[in-house]
Amino acid sequence: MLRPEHPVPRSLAELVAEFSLETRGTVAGVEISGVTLNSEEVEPGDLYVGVAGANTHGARFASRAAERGAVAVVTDPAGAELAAESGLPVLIVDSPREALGELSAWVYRTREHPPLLFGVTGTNGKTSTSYLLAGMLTQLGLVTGLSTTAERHIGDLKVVSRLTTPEASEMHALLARMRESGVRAVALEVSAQALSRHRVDGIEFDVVGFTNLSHDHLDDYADMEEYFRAKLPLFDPDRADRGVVSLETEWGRRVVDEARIPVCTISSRAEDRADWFVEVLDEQAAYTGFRVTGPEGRSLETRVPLIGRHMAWNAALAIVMLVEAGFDLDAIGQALDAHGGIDAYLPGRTERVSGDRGPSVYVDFGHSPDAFLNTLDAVRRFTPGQVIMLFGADGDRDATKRHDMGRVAAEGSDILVITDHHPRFEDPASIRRTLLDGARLAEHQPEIYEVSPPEEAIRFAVSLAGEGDSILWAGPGHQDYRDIRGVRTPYSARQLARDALREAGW
Ligand SMILES: CC(=O)N[C@H]1[C@@H](OP(=O)(O)OP(=O)(O)OC[C@H]2O[C@@H](n3ccc(=O)[nH]c3=O)[C@H](O)[C@@H]2O)O[C@H](CO)[C@@H](O)[C@@H]1O[C@H](C)C(=O)N[C@@H](C)C(=O)N[C@H](CCC(=O)O)C(=O)O
Ligand SMILES: Nc1ncnc2c1ncn2[C@@H]1O[C@H](COP(=O)(O)OP(=O)(O)OP(=O)(O)O)[C@@H](O)[C@H]1O
Repeated sequence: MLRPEHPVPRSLAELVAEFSLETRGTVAGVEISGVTLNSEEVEPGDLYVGVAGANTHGARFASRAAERGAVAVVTDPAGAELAAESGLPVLIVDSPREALGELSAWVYRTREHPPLLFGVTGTNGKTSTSYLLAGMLTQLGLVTGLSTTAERHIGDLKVVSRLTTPEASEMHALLARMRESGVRAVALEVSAQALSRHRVDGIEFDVVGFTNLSHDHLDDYADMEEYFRAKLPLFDPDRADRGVVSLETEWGRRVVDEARIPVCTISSRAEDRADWFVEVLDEQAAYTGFRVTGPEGRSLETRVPLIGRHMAWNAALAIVMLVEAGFDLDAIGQALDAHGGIDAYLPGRTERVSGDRGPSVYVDFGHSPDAFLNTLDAVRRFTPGQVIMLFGADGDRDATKRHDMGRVAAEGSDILVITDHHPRFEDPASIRRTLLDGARLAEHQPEIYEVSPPEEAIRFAVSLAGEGDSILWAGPGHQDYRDIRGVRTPYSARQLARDALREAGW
């Protein structure tokens, strides 16, 4: 976990007064320098927050937190009983998870001189839009910070992420560390789960963006309406000043109708009459050229170094977010022109891992039907030969999208190779069977194979491919492990694909 290197301790008694907390034990004279809700991440001087989780109550680990140097515990009334034996002072709140954001903001002083804060939400494109924002902010000369599913960046320092949006304590520690490093602008990816679980509490965004909404996460939310409602609070005045909403999916209109902050819109369809219009001008294997035109005909033409119209939409959304934050459109254009377009590297987002000879192989993080639709369309444009799609599905995650994943994959490919992804605690054969059943529902029937494990499947896919063909391996993206029965086995799809190509003589 990234934290400030030089925290300025704060008084526990002051915290108790600030938040009017009920206390047990002595708080006088105690100083706190950090906050965490994971006993294994406690550092000396930390406030340990014991939350009731789905598996256990964090307060059970208060003694362990004390051993590691925690100086006080925040928990709920039930947790207070459990934490008593730690001997630490205990501060009681009704819901520690709900209190975590504000407590962390106070301890890490993240409301004092905050950077320019951008938040991106939506089903697909959060990571991409956040990277593109961070890339452009850097091109505009600002030291930037980034927090996404793939990586977190503080200027040039990069670390791999675990959750899309970290817990609030980790988020505020990250923001404090960014401030130490002179970061002036930050792009944060905000998942629906993050909003539901209070992970971005205590953060006030300058500009938030909405990419799209489509079928995903229906293991966490009862239906699409509930999933939509989980995203909406980002468009409340206590969380953000202004918003930019893409009308890529019809849910965008709903965000506009229900947002409680000023929002402007962007669309690639002229008939939407959005405030901003994005046109794809030029699709090449190395980039997508586009123009974004706004009020009073002001426009900017540039390139994003990725394939796919959806990447132009993400980039245009990011540009409008910059304009809403106060950057001049012409100044953005000049900064981008100096580098021949947007300068950003997105790990595992339709990333081409093949060389100049042989089939093209793209590794992608797409794991929803809509993501498949867009990436398959992009890959098809650059494939004179056959499109081979290799994919699996997450175990212990939304199983209701599997049929559609199989169907969309079959519709868009010439050859389908169904394999495993993270089975977690599910039977991988049964996940493959559901994907296969979905694929069989497609109107267009490609050749379909089922190959397990993925190490074999990529070799098999490469053995079917020749010059002019493309392989789209969807699912693993940037990830460096596979979760098999709770164990994270090291695994890199990008490396496996490169190895398979080499073995095949490409
Ligand atoms: C469903 C969910 O979000 N669970 C998160 C939640 O777990 P939980 O409430 O079940 O916690 P628990 O296991 O009961 O433990 C209770 C408390 O005891 C603490 N504990 C537990 C054991 C111990 O030894 N020491 C200790 O301190 C835990 O840190 C926790 O604070 O709190 C944990 C601690 O922070 C998270 O790690 C865990 O995320 C899990 C790993 C997860 O997979 N979350 C996914 C669903 C998620 O959040 N995904 C979204 C969306 C991704 C996307 O955009 O596609 C994301 O933002 O990543
Ligand atoms: N605007 C978009 N519309 C539809 N699909 C997209 C869009 N942008 C990206 N995708 C697809 O979704 C996949 C995931 O993209 P990205 O990582 O940017 O999204 P995300 O919202 O961060 O996903 P996650 O929530 O899983 O982290 C991409 O690899 C691509 O296949």
